[in-house]
Amino acid sequence: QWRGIIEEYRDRLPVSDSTPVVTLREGGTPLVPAQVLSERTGCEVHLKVEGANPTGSFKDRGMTMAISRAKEEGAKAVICASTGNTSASAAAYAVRAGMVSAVLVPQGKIALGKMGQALVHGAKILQVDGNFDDCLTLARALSDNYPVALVNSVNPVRIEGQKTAAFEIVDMLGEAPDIHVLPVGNAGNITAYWRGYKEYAADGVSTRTPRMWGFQASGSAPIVRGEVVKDPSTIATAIRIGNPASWDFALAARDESGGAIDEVTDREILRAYRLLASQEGVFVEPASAASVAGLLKAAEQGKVDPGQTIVCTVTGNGLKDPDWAVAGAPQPDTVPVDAATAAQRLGLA
Ligand SMILES: Cc1ncc(COP(=O)(O)O)c(/C=C/C(=O)C(=O)O)c1O
Repeated sequence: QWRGIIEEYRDRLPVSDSTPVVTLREGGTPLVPAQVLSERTGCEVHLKVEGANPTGSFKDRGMTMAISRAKEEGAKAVICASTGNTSASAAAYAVRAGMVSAVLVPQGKIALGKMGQALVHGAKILQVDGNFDDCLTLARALSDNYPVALVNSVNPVRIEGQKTAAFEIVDMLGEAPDIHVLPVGNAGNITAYWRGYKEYAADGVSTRTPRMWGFQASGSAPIVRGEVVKDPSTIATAIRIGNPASWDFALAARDESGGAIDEVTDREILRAYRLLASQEGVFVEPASAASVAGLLKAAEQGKVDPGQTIVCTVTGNGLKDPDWAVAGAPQPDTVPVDAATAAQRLGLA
């Protein structure tokens, strides 16, 4: 039985025997061979399906760490700014810890599933008249001046928890991949993966580290532009972030790994989103598809040499944002309770 990432990687995490372990048995997520992407690229492509975590995104890896440590430090309340998945995760783990959670979300820019999660777990939700970056500024001000622990990825224990995804990939493949691809928003996750891969290589568990390829949405690509994006805009609301908190760490991951941080358009994201669901059988939320969109773009640019091992992290479950699944599909048929009619409509007759 998978015990959750703190117990599974205890000796590589900042916990002690006196740290209470607040867990929903996160981690241990599927590494799914991507048949269509492997054929298209001539590589061995795997998908790290983080939507299989307890609250449906990779955020649970960091949240089990942040909430456990907050409980150890006697916190009674936690706060976070979020585009949705961090708040969903914080709300669920706060319930496990018997804590109150407060979440600040950008008004009108949070996917329905994520809002539902925060509400049903009983979080106090404030919609902020601003974007995610404004929410983070406000959350930091509140945690600096009031007795509430900040659990955003500016909290280093979040990064520590999230690095375990890299450990799982090496443990499962027996080696680090040649390339690791993932979406980049606040840039905590690219920072975490790079830290995990470096740690395993330093300890000889793997013989190499991958090149880190991060992808931002074109309308929200501050790291690609080299400047803050004041009004980020993308349908991938999870990565609609104009001033990443871990900007410098993301640059370090890119440069130290010999990787790249590039952009993909909303159109490219939706194309990858639909390919994943209709050809690989993996349903992810739009922002998660930015990694696969980036891999396809790099392959079209001739940047992908065949024969490599490539892992794409798909960060969140498609159920978080079902509107996009419905938007792209034809209206479903309605038939009478009559087999002949149904067979004819299904093209069986
Ligand atoms: C599905 C999904 N995919 C990718 C990202 C980007 O990861 P980072 O680059 O580590 O920020 C997020 C981030 C979400 C939040 O930042 C939040 O929930 O506040 C996400 O939910």
